[in-house]
Amino acid sequence: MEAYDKRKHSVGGTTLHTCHPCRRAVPYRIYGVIHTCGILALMYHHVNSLLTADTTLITSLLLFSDVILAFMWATSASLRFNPVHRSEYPEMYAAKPKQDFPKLDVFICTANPYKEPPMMVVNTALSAMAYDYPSDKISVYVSDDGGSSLTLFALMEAAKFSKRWLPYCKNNNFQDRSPEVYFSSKSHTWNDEADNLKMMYEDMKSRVEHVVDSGKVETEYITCDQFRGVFDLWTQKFTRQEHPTIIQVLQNSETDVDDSGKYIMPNLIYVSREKSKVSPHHFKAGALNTLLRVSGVMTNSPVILTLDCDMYSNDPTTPVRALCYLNLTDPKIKSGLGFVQFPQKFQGVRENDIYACEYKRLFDINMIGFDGLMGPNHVGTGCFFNRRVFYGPPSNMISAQIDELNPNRIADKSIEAKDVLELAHNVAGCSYEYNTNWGSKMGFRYGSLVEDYYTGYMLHCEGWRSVFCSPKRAAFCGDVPKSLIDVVSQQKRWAIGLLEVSISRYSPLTFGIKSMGILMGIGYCQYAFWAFWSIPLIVYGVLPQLALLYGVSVFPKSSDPWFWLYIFLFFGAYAQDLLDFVLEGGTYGGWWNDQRMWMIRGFTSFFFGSIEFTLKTLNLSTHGFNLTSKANGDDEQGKRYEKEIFDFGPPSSMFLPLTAAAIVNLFAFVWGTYGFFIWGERLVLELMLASFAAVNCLPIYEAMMLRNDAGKLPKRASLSAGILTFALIVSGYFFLK
Ligand SMILES: O=c1ccn([C@@H]2O[C@H](COP(=O)(O)OP(=O)(O)O[C@H]3O[C@H](CO)[C@@H](O)[C@H](O)[C@H]3O)[C@@H](O)[C@H]2O)c(=O)[nH]1
Ligand SMILES: [Mn+2]
Repeated sequence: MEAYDKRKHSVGGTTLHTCHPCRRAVPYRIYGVIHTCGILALMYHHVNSLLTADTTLITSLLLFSDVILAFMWATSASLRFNPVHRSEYPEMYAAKPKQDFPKLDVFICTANPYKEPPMMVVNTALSAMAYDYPSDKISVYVSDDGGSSLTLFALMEAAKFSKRWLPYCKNNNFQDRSPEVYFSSKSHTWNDEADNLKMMYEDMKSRVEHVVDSGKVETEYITCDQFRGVFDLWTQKFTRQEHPTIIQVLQNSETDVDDSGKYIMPNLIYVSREKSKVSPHHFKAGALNTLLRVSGVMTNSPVILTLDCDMYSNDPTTPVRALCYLNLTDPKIKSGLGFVQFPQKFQGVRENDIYACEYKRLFDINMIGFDGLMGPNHVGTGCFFNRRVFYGPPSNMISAQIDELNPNRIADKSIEAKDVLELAHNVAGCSYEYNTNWGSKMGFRYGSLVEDYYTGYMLHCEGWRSVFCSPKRAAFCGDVPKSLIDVVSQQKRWAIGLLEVSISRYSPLTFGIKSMGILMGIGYCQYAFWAFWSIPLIVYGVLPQLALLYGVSVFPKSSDPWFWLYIFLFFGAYAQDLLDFVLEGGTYGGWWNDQRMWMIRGFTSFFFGSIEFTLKTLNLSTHGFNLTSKANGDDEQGKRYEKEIFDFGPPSSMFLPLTAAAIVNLFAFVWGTYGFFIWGERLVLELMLASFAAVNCLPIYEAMMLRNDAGKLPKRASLSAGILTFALIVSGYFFLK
């Protein structure tokens, strides 16, 4: 598998981007061979003790855990095989005549005005409308799965504000084009115009927030007469689960100009697809497919940018940067490049990032690894697509049922033409997809709660390639959850969604390897089998500790040569993880917290995700897409996050196994340290493991015993954990003694 373009790519003599393999690849490959030998030796050791010793249950558990650990290590090794970095030269592309720029459709998804404040959607929309890009070529489509008049109202206000905001951005040429960010940054210029605009912005914000607080759009708040009628669609019968399609053109580039009459304004279109309780709506994937069709009918731009409503654009040159790769007039690219993925970056993450929500491995480290193979996986937002990818493999296009949805068609009618709007309503209807390829062979794929991962994966399997674009200045910035319960709930959803892919006939382990080759296939397995981490984490988090409490050894003692194999594998794997992290710009503190969150996930997200997935498979329960809250928590919670104190938030059973394991480790550590003087070197590995876990658990002990704020672990939770601990220790007696 060859990296997409080894070094340089030129179009008509200008270099638009370059690609540099990372130097660490060679030492990594050499180490990979050594580590593999170590793993094989360990497997031999296990099998050997399985045949000779009488501790079958314990050895099998350890063997099973080590097989999973070894497999996961192999998946990371495939992504360390050929990491690459890229640079692109947007100024070269920008020098082209403007009429050569392709049209761009921007999709923004939102689903709930209370969890995703409409002002956030407004800022994201404005930041994309203000791109350094010909305005008449940009169309911003907002999909509102909440079907909320509040969101529509906010966007209506945004359209009005944009007529002042866009010219201001272009005349002053600054980078922060989300007004919220611009006006709250200290570096912006103060002059009359800025003051005026700021007042206008604050005024809009307070109106929108008032409307959101009151829960309805009062008529006196509607200032644009032309849009008065649309709010009548919110009748008594209208609910978020059951309502007709609403498509409202809020700004039209053919007719709308800014207040001075000098600048053309981009299109801004509000779309709330039809919903009905009897048709599945497939969450975000369904929303995106609706946007694909609605935009296909209206503008049909060849390039599509997808954004979550919290991901505002942080750099106005981003589209041009993406086009340095996605140059659709270049036949070489036309044939194979499906999408250009930017990393997710987040605002307000503290330096040591206690919840590891920067997801460095997910958004940086693994991305460059994939990029040296067929390209990065899709992460749901900040991604520029070639519209064609949604219509089957590169060499074999699937035609849409109607000609208007053909990806190569030039849309030349007005977006407000009667027949265009009629058709747009039609394709947004909830029965439109019945008996079609949408969701299976066309568009975003259905069937997984991580539609982004699944869709990107299926595109790679079809033979599309992708490129990772990670400029120094973050292209997009979004929100991360800032309390532990929000973090683990979000990752539980991901764990379930990933299991839906791994335990299906499209599993990367079988279908993936067959379609994309071994390296890409097992690279994708790292995520697909994410929830499987919980097995080794739970076994290693509890079993040796219980053994320690009963003075039984499960690992080789320190005079045994096998002892050193354990030491080598543990430190080797950890050191490599640390190196990955630091080489991609992470801090040591950040890494420490990242590995702690990995352990926490094992006892929370992965564990509960597997249970929920199993229940769902057995038809005993259903699960939906629980939105990650993006509304700011209360002040106290914010302060705890600032001070890097773990916030366990409202009581949740998700923390029960975690807390119990923390207690077991504390007991094992105390008892083991005491026993060290009695048993000597016999239980050194067990004691090392328990100490390591106990150090990682410090914030949990603190939350249980030392704290008094609202984010601590409540007494009742600690008590239940205590009971569970007792049960664990008692049951340990039966299989250890
Ligand atoms: O029925 C739904 C549910 C969600 N969304 C939108 O999907 C986006 C992502 O939802 P969020 O709650 O922010 O999920 P996260 O876990 O933070 O998002 C990550 O994981 C998702 C898959 O689980 C991906 O879709 C996202 O792009 C990725 O950032 C948001 O813009 C939502 O408005 C919808 O449009 N319709
Ligand atoms: Mn999100």
